[in-house]
Amino acid sequence: MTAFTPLALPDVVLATPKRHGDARGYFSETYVKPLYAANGIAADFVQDNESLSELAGTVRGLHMQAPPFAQAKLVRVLAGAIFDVAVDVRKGSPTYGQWVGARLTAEGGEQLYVPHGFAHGFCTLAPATRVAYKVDAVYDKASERGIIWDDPDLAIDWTFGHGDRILSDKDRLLPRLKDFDSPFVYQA
Ligand SMILES: Cc1cn([C@H]2C[C@H](O)[C@@H](COP(=O)(O)OP(=O)(O)O[C@H]3O[C@@H](C)C(=O)[C@@H](O)[C@H]3O)O2)c(=O)[nH]c1=O
Repeated sequence: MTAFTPLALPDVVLATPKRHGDARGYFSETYVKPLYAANGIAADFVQDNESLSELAGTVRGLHMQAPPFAQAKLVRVLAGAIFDVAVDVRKGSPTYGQWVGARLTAEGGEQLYVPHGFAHGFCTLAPATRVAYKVDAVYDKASERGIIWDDPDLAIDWTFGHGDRILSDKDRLLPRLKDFDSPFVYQA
């Protein structure tokens, strides 16, 4: 059975599927719609994504898509490890601007659920890290939004040393939260 752990920000969930080990290796159910829906992960996933980051210390994020292409994400690691982060960017939310992070590893099979209204990003903790995630809306370039990964107002503890990070040119130019007009509004 998968273990579901609510994290410090409401609606962000850590899921850890059981692995049935035997002499060959293991078998694991990595997503079961009714089970996940009953445990706070009720998204209707429509696209699967995968990325490879060659170097440890690669940061991707903080990303989101604006409505009507807002994406909830279920993130896991196929090789290597990441520190995965979700930031609440829902205007009027009691936890607006707060972040939560979890270490996701290929070894442990942990998954992070990032709901609508949260920016998402990760830092790789090992070389050749492959990340896979399900999303509940298709990619729409015009809807892409982002916040700079090292915004001092967010003060995310990325956990991976203090050296230089590898980022895309696009991600280097993202705005700070204070200059970001969030397309999301909190609904209690
Ligand atoms: C996200 C995405 C990108 N692309 C293309 C656009 C571009 O040419 C290339 C690389 O895109 P990016 O630089 O945006 O890739 P990346 O920086 O890995 O973007 C991802 O970051 C993580 C943190 C997320 O949360 C994802 O939703 C996504 O935003 O892939 C697609 O074709 N479909 C997609 O769904």
